Amino acid sequence: MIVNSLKKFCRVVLPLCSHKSLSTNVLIRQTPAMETHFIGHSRSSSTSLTHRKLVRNGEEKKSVIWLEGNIASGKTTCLEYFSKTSDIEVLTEPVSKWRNVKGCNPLGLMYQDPTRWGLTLQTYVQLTMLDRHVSPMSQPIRMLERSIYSAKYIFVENLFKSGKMPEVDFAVLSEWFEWIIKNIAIPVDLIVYLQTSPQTCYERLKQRCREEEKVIPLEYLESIHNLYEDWLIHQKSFEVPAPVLVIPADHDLKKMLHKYEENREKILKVHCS
Ligand SMILES: Nc1ncnc2c1ncn2[C@@H]1O[C@H](COP(=O)(O)OP(=O)(O)O)[C@@H](O)[C@H]1O
Ligand SMILES: Cc1cn([C@H]2C[C@H](O)[C@@H](COP(=O)(O)O)O2)c(=O)[nH]c1=O
Repeated sequence: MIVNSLKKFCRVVLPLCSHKSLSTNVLIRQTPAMETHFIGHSRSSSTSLTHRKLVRNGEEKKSVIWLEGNIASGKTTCLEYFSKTSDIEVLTEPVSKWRNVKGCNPLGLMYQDPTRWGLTLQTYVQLTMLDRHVSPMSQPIRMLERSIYSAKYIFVENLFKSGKMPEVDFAVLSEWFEWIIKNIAIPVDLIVYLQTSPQTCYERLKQRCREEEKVIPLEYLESIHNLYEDWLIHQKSFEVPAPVLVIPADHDLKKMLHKYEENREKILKVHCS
């Protein structure tokens, strides 16, 4: 099924999106009162957001928002909040697949022995995230938990940089990833980054108590955090394919729900831009 939808996508959408240049023309707008800020591309640049929309013969414009953040930063909780809004479809990460593929648990195996199983997990993450990206949209706005980009730029990178992924595994994954982003349009109009301290995530992770993640130390969350900051805040590691809206997310649940409401317009206005 994944292969079929990929083939269909290549046939139908690729010809519409053959020009794909992503500059990093950075624009920073601060709104201190709301603590959130944008880090994004200038809309006057040749990569205006509409270029990445899948527009075809008068079909309705659709918008895609990626929700990014550390492990247990509150992404699922945020998506649950927005899922109650009409016109929005929410796609959470396919973690249940990563925990069970034909009775095997690549996520659990990776945490037990990252050097042996990192490639296995990350290959499957890459496939299942790609499937999410190319699946047909049922609503005008899609909010997607993470992306094939963060899987590569954050998690694969972390395994490699920490010496837990052999060079050959990293090279194979990297070639796959480069091929995918060169040949398949991965739409995105806005990246929302839930910015947390690693300590906050550590506490929430322990509270959530996912079996496979019991072995995660604070240092692991610190590494993931640093990679996210370099990518989305300092924008010095990898290509950032859309403007970034940063939402500080260390606050308690009540305040976070309030913040999501405050940011609703900023998040959803990508649809009208
Ligand atoms: N603002 C918050 N304050 C305290 N706990 C939270 C908050 N947001 C989420 N949680 C809890 O933290 C854990 C991780 O949240 P979750 O939304 O699953 O994060 P993610 O999807 O980013 O991994 C869950 O147990 C959730 O109920
Ligand atoms: C994308 C991605 C995720 N993981 C791991 C990290 C966490 O243990 C889970 C995802 O849970 P979260 O609460 O939604 O952050 O999957 C990974 O190891 N590799 C990846 O590419």
